[in-house]
Formats: sequence, structure tokens, C-alpha cells
Amino acid sequence: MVERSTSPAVEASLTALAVSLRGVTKAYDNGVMALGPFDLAVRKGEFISLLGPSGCGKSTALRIIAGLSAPSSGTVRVARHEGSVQPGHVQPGHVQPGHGIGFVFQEPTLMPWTSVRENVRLPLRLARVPKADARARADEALASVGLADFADAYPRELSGGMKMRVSLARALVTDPEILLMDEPFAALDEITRFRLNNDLLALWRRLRKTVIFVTHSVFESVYLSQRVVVMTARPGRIQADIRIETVEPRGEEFRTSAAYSDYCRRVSAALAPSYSGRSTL
Ligand SMILES: Nc1ncnc2c1ncn2[C@@H]1O[C@H](COP(=O)(O)OP(=O)(O)OP(=O)(O)O)[C@@H](O)[C@H]1O
Repeated sequence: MVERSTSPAVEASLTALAVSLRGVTKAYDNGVMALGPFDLAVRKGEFISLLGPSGCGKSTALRIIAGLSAPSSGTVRVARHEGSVQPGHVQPGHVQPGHGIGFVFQEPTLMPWTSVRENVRLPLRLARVPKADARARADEALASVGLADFADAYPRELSGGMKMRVSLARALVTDPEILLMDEPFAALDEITRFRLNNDLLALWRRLRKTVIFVTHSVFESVYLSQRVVVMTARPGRIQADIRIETVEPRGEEFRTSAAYSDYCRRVSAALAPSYSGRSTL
């Protein structure tokens, strides 16, 4: 955060934030202005989606939050790690995935030569967690995504949805505060996707992680999140921030409800300026 306040009320509200971006921009070396200025505040335990047209900077925003990429300007605050950035400088107090952050990519990116358990154990190996403890935690993470019986299998033996579950288990195995998900279900068939949507919601209800979920799907964003943040075309800024209020826990009855279609309509309308104008492709 830029300004610090001594007011206890303000301090309390700041500590409830998991992620805060203020005036964040990103210009790549090739001159592409990918993001911003972009402001985003995500509360601890919140599930939000970032939705926007292709190339608007969604992945860039996630990578900046993860500490995988430095912003060109602005302030990034992630849970208890705080850093102010100047153009061209890598942020101090940079948070690497695995330290409070789990990252799930669109591709499961599993090591094909080793077992599912070893894939999930990888972040713990890198963190030098003792083997027996790491093994127990990997098995626990696998159980949490419904793959307890597949610890000894190899990635090639699994379906696309199962591989994605392994990827999710690997992100959860370090028990991160924040889960960043970059179009994780985009390559899956619709039935598998719906199932994973439900399982992810059940996990979120149980674990109460902060989730920032990037998707191209209006329907998926509304189904999953408490808040849909709609971004403009590149350079991505906030076009709309729509709170999804419904009866919890959500299930199939929400997906087929009038309230769900209304929210989808609202989110689509917020997205429309980025595809109904002149093409920037
Ligand atoms: N490393 C890079 N160097 C140069 N330009 C980049 C780099 N990474 C991304 N870009 C450009 O920055 C813009 C934003 O990319 P980004 O991947 O963040 O968008 P996105 O919204 O996630 O896109 P998509 O929805 O298609 O995945 C794009 O125009 C992209 O080509």
C-alpha cells in the first residue's frame, strides 16, 4: 500500500487484504504496454475472477502478483509481504510461488518421468521438507483433490481432468494463503470442467484460500466467484467489478437459475465494449 495510516480501523482493514495492487503498469521490453494502470484489492479468503479479452494482461497481472514478473510502476502488496516498486526495479520483498502463493497454469506441466506423488511433492523438495513429511503432505493434497488412489500412477495414465487435479494438488501442497489460477480448465471438455468447478468450490469452502482465477468464460466466472473483475482491452484496466451474491453453497441449481443468467448478462454487458469496438488485434 502506498499510504500507511495509524488509524486502527484502517490498519485492520489493510490486514484483511490478501492482495493489493495500486497503479500497477507493465510495459514489456518490446514496447507492448500490457497492463494498467491497474488497481485491485482482494480480501483474504475471497474468490475473484479476472475476466477480459485475449491479450488484455490477465496473465501479466497474475505473474506480477506471484512475483514472477516485476511491474514497471505501481505498488504491489501480497499478504504480509510488502514492496514498493520503481520503474525498472525488481520489487523488494518479492514473493515467490511456494511461499504463500500457489500457481496453477492452463497446462498441468507435470514431469512425465515420475509418479503423481513425486510431482506433487516437488515444491516441498525444493523447500527441503524432510522426505517422510513431504510424502505425507503430498498424499494429503492428492486426497483433497480426489486422487488418493493415484499417487503411484504416472501422468500418462491420467485423463486431462485428473492431470489438472494433480496440478492443483501440487499448488496446494505448500498450504499457500493465495491460489492463483490461470485459465486452469480452459482445455477441458465441458462436463469435466463443470465437475472441476464444483470440486474447486468445495475445496475453497473447506480451505478458505484466497483465489484469483483467470478465465475467458463469463459463465465460469459467475459460477465460481464472489466477485468478477472485468478488464478492458490492452492495456488492461478495470472495466467493472461485479459482486455475485447468491445462496451458498453454490451447486447445479445456481447454474440453471434466473439469478445466474442475470449475472451472466451483466458481466457480458460489461465485457461488450472490449469486443464490440474497433479490433485491436
Ligand atoms: N514476455 C512478454 N514480452 C512481450 N510481450 C508480452 C510478454 N508477455 C505477454 N506479452 C504481451 O502482453 C499482452 C498481455 O499478455 P497477457 O498474456 O498478460 O494477456 P492475457 O489477457 O492473459 O491473454 P490471453 O487471455 O490470451 O491469455 C499481450 O499483447 C502479449 O502479447
